[in-house]
Formats: sequence, structure tokens, C-alpha cells
Amino acid sequence: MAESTTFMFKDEHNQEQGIDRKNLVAVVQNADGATSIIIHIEPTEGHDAEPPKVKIIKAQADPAYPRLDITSGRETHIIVSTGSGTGKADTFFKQAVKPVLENLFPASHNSFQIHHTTSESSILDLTSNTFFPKANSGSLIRIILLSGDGGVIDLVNGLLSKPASKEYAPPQVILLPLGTANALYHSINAGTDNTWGLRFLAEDAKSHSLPIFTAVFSPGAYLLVDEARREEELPKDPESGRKILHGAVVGSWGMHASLVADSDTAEYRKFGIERFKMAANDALYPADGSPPHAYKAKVSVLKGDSWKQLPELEHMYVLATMTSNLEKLFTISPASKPLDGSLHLVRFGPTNGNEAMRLMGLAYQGGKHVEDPAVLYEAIDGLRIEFEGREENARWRRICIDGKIIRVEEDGWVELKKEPRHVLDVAGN
Ligand SMILES: Nc1ncnc2c1ncn2[C@@H]1O[C@H](COP(=O)(O)OP(=O)(O)OP(=O)(O)O)[C@@H](O)[C@H]1O
Repeated sequence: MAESTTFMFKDEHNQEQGIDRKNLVAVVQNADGATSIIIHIEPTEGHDAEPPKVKIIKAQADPAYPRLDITSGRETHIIVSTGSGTGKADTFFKQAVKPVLENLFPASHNSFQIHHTTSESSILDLTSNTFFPKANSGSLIRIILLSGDGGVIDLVNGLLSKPASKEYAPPQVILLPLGTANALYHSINAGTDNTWGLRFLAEDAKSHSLPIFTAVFSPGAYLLVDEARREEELPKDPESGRKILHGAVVGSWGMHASLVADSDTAEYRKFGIERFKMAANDALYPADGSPPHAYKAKVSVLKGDSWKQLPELEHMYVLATMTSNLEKLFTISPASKPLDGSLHLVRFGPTNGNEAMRLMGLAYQGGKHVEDPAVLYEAIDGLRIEFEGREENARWRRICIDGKIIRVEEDGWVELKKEPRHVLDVAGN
């Protein structure tokens, strides 16, 4: 029989009550054995993007739910990424995460270490100085991360910045989607979690290895930071010395990379998820009435051990992804299953603004763009883009790796491949 969608319980006045199961965070038996606590969320009606409120109700004990073990076996860290999304991580931490943790871990929550980000490099620094040494000596750690995809990527890159020992124990991450797009969270939980990840705070949440990829860049590639006002060195592979960046979501060039880059300003960020559509509009309908840019480079895909060059030398959209969704409702790769380790290519050629908008619109209809004859969609093992001097203007040589933007030189290149190493676990269904 299918499980009822309503969770029924008796409140402290012996009244029968019900809440929608999808809003249930946890049921915790109190130490007295006679009462329990029901934790659930109350979604903000009509405002999907607004973090929900948390409600905690006293109820009669339900023997079906054992008392949660009070102490966590893992050393717990909480990262509040204050600059993610529209800046709501700290409010969500205080109003939702803190009360949930106090109830789930009454004895040990005081020992959880809380870190608020203060700069773009906060998570990377924390990972290098604290998480990596612990994980590398085999300590079990749990990281509750209130951020978008950027926070995960900083963790992955920090953890891979030095060679690992045999004792290395992948930290477990609990992802609370406080960024703009939250591609990873929405792809892992595609429609199955309504609690903004809060239900995974309970100790018995399952965890899974996070599939990742590695992008290697030509020597003249630099990371653009501070709204592209500054260039920064890319991390280097500790063994080969080559410039690299690891990702878990997307590697792209062309329209996708341009609109992520152009919309990453304080001005655009205020608009939340709308910022991508606004930037797309600007890119697809240039103010001087010209058609959108035709991006020029040699593109090759890896299948098994062999690289194959695509016949076209002009493109509009070239993107490799490890996730099904780039936003909650933007299904870029409908064949990708949560954390399945697949990498898919989505590509289409130069076209006008309306046609590009039509194709992108299909992605918002459950990923129907992949059925369109204009779109090349296939499982791959790697992607290589070589400019060979075809693009004079640096603007068209911007690569996006999970939201970070890298600009390569005129004859530069990028090559990304699935990465076999297991560095991080993520909590999920
Ligand atoms: N206090 C801060 N000052 C400056 N930069 C910050 C601060 N806190 C976080 N950041 C930076 O802000 C960016 C936030 O990225 P993140 O991916 O978490 O959010 P997002 O871009 O809104 O979401 P998504 O990637 O899911 O669309 C990261 O580059 C992070 O390093």
C-alpha cells in the first residue's frame, strides 16, 4: 500500500493532527519517553524561492520513532555562506537550522563549529586549513553547508589541492540550498525534498559519493573574480603542475558561460534566479540589433579512450553536465539520474535570439530540448575546446566551471574529464 501523504499524530492535548509528509523534517522522542517533538516546515505560500519557516510541535510519544542518538559520531561544522543567493543564509541559519539542531542534538549541538564566510576565499581557506588536514588523517567530519553550488565546489577544490593519504575519509556534506540556482541540490533531490535539506540533518540520513570532473586549462588561463575586475591564478595540480579546476555540476562555453559571467554582478544578483534570464535576453538581442554571437572553436568529445572532433567550428551552446538540473525547473539533462556519475553534452549551433529562446524554453518543460533536432545531446566522458586563435575578443573565450569563470588566451584550450577520485559524500535520499 502506498504511504499516506499525511503524517498523523496526537498533540499534547490528545487531539489528532496531520501534516503533509513532504513538509516533515523529523520526529524526535523526548528523554521522558512520554512525549515527542514533531519538526516540520511551513512553506511560504506562493513564494517558492523564500526559505520556509520551521515549526516545532510537542506531541505524544510515538514508539515507532526511537529517540535519536544525541551525540553525533562526526565532528560537525556549519558554514553560513553570507554572500550566496540573495543573502538569506544567516537568517535561515538562525530561524530554521539552529532550532532544528537544538532539538535533534540537545546534548552536542553546542559543540558544532559555526563559520560565517567573510570573503570569496573563506570556504577554500577553511577547507585547506581545517577540513583537509582532518579528513586526511581519517577523522570523520560532517559539514552543514548553507550556500549555492559555489560552496560545494570550493570544498571539492580545497580537498583536492593536496595529495591525499591512505587514511583520507571523505567528509559528509549536508547541502541546504541558499544559493541562486542550487543545481546540485535540485538534481540530487529532484522533487523529493521540500524541506530545503533540513530533513538530512538527522543523523540517519543516507550519504552518497559525489561524482566530480576535472578541467585542465592552457597556461594563459586565469580565474575572473570581483565581477571580472581582477584575474586570479588558478589552482595547480599538485602532481603535474597544470592549471586545473574541479567541478560537480557543469563545464560550459558559449551562451551559457557568457550569461553566467555577465549576470554575476551585485546589480544582477538582486534579481535572484531571474538574473540568468535577464542576461540571456541581453546576450541574445544585442542593443545594436545584430544577431547573437557565433562562438568559434574546435570542440571534441571523449568517449571511452578516444577523442572525436565535432564537424562544426561555430557554436552557440556547448555544455557538459553531471547533473540533471541547472535550476529547480531548468532540466538541462533529463537522462542524468541523481549522482549517477554520468556526463552529458548539450550543444547547438549559432542561431537567432528567438530560436535560442525557444530551445532554452524547452529545457524548462522537463528537458524537452534534447528531443529537438537542433540539439546534440549525448553521454560523454570528456570535452575539449581549443580556440586556436579563432576568437580575438576575450569576451568569447570565457569558460564556466560550476559558476566560476575562467578566461583563456587566444590560442588557449580547456579539457575536462570525469574524475575518479572520491573526495566528498553528500546527504540525500
Ligand atoms: N561574505 C562574503 N563576501 C564575499 N564573497 C562571498 C561571501 N560569502 C560568500 N561569498 C562568495 O559568493 C559566492 C556565492 O556562491 P554560491 O554558489 O554559494 O551562491 P550563488 O552563486 O548565489 O548560487 P548558485 O551557484 O547555486 O547559483 C561564492 O563565490 C562565495 O565565495
